[in-house]
Amino acid sequence: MGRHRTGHAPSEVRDPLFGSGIRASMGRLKHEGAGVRTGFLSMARELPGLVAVTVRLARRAAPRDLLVVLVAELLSGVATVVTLMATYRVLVPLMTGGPSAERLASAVPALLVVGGAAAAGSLARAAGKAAVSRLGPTIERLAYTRLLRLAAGAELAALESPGFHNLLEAARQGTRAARLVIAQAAQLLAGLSTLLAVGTVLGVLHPLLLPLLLATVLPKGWSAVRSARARFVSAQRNMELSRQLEVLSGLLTGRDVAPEVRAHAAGDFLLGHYDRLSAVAEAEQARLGRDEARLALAGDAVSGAAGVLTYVTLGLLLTAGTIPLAVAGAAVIAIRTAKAGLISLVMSINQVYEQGLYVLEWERACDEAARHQMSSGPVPLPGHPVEIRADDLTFVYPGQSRPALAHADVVIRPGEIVAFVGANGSGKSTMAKLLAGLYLPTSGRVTWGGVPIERLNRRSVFDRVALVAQDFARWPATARVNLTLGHPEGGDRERLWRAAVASGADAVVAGLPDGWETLLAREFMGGTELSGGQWQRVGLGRAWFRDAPVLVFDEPTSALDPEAEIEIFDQVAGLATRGHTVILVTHRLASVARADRVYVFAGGRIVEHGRHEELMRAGGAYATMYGLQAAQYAPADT
Ligand SMILES: Nc1ncnc2c1ncn2[C@@H]1O[C@H](COP(=O)(O)OP(=O)(O)OP(=O)(O)O)[C@@H](O)[C@H]1O
Repeated sequence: MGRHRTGHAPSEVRDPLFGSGIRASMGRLKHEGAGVRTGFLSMARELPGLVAVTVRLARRAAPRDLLVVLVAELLSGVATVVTLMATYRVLVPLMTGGPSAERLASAVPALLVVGGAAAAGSLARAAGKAAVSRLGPTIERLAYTRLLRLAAGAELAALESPGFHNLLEAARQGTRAARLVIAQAAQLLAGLSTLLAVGTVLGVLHPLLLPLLLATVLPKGWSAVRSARARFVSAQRNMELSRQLEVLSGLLTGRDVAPEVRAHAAGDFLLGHYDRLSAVAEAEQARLGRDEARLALAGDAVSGAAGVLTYVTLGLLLTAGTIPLAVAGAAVIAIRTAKAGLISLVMSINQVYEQGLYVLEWERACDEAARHQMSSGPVPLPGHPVEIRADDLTFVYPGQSRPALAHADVVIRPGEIVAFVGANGSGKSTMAKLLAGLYLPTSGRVTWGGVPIERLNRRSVFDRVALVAQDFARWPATARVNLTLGHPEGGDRERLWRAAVASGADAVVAGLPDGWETLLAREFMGGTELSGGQWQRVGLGRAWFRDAPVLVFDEPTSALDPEAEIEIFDQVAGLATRGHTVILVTHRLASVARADRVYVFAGGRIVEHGRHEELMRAGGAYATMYGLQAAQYAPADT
C-alpha cells in the first residue's frame, strides 16, 4: 500500500523463521517516504518544513504555550545579543586604555545592561522551558489520538496491509518525536540567536571573521544532519525486523502462547531466532556507528581547520595592526561563546532533523489512513428488512494475488436462514464479511435492497448487523461490557438478561466472583479467565444483545458442549421465525438441515446451492461431506 514497496530479488535467501517475510530486514526495503533526500542542501532546505509540521500541531494543541515559547526564545536571543554587545563596550575601553577608576566608573552603565540582559535572558529561558514542558505532552497526545482515530476508522482492508503496519509503527514513533522536536526546536532557536549575536559582534569587529565563523559551524552541522538521516534510513529499513523482534519477545513472554512455549519446548527455538535476528540488528547498528564516526570525523576535521584559520587570521590582523589588541580579545570571547552555542545548536539540528522525519512519517500515516477511511454512501437503508445479494462477486485480499472469492452469487431474503458450508479456506468467512459490509468487492456487487454497498450509508448497514466472527473479540473488560460493548442501552437490565439467557452467558456470569462486574482479563489484577466455550457464549450474547435484524454467525458453536450447541441452533432457528435474517457459517452439517438455503463453497467459488434435501438428492459435494460426517456417528458395528 502507499509508497512502501519492497524490492524482492528472486535469488534472495529466505529467513528460516519468517520465510520471505524477512526480506525487508535484509536491507532491501526501498523506503520512499518521509522526504528522505540525499544532498545536504536539500536536507537543510527540508528542515524548516519538518519543524513546520510540529509547529502546526503545537498551534492546534496549545497556541498560547507555543506563543510563549516563541517569544521567550526571541527574547533570550535578543538578551544574548545585548549581553555580548555590552560586554564588548565594557571590555574595549578597558583593554585599550588600561583599567582606571574613571574608566571603570564609565563602564558601570554597560555593566548594568550586561546584568539586566543576562537576567532577562534567564527569565525568558525559564518561561520558555516551562511552556515547552506543558506543550510537549499535549502535542504527543493530540498526535497519537489523531492517529488512533484515523486508524480505527480505516477500511478493514487497509489494516490487512503490512506496509500500512510499518507506516503505523513509524508514525507511533512520530508522535513521541513531535514532543522532542518542539523542545529541540526551541533550543535550536536559542542556538541560532546566540550565533546571530556572535555573528553580529564579529561582523562589527572585522568582516573577515564572520565567514570564518560560518566555516567552523557549517561542517559540523553537515555531519550532524547526514548522521541523523543515516540513522533514520537505517531505522526505516529495519522496521520490519524490529517488529519481528517484538513479535518474538511477545511470544516468549505472552500468556496466550505460554503453554505451548513450554509443552513444545519452543522457548529455546524462539530464543535462538531472537538471537539470530538481534545479531542482524546489531550488525546494522555497528555499520551505522562506523558511518556516523566517519561523518563526525570529517565534520570535525573541516571545522577544526576553519578554527585554526580563524586564529591565524586574527594573529595576522593583529600583527598587521589592522585591529587593536582589545578588538582581538573581544573576538576571542565571541568565538568561544560561538563554540559553546554551536555544540548545542548542532545537537538540536541533529535531533530536530532526525525526529522531524518521524513526525513527517506520522503526518504521512495520517494522510494514508485518511485516504483509506471507511467510505460511506448517501443512501440510508429503509426501516424494513431488505434482500441481501452478492452478484458475480470477486474479492482479492490486499497484497494477495489469488482471489479469496471468484464470481460468487448469493441471495438472502429477509427472515431466511442461509448456511455457508465448505472446506477450510474456501471463502465462507470472506463472503460473510463482504455481505456485512466489512470489505468492499474487488469486482461484482454486494447489494442491500438493490442498492450497492458502496452507495449505502455504511453506518446504517453496520447498525443492522450483529456479527459473531470466528475470531471474535475477547474484550479485556467487565462481563457487562463484553455483552453490551459500544451500546448506550448497556444499562437496560431486561435486554441484557434476555441476551445472556439466549446465549447461555447467564450461566457463565452466575459463576463469576463479581457477576457482571467481573473483569474478564487475567493479565490485570482482579481479572478472571474464561474457558473457550464460556468465551463463545459471551461472544454470542453480544450478538443477541445487539438485537440486529441480520445476524452473521461464523462457527458459533465450535467450542460449545453438545447440549449448548443444540440449544444455540434452536435459538438461531427461533430468531428466523421472529423475522431475523441469519447467515450461518458452519462445518456442523447436522445444523444446516433447517436452513432455507445452503451454499457450498470450494476454492473461492460456489459449487452448489439449495435446500438440504435437494443437495442430498443431487449427490454432489454437499452429500459427500454430509455422508462423511454422518458416518462418524454411525454405530461402529453396522
Ligand atoms: N485477512 C486475510 N488476508 C489475506 N488472505 C486471507 C485473509 N483471510 C482469509 N484469507 C484467505 O482467503 C481465503 C478464504 O478464507 P476464508 O477465511 O474466507 O475461508 P473459510 O472458508 O471461512 O475457511 P475456514 O473454514 O477455515 O474458516 C483463504 O485462502 C485464506 O488464506
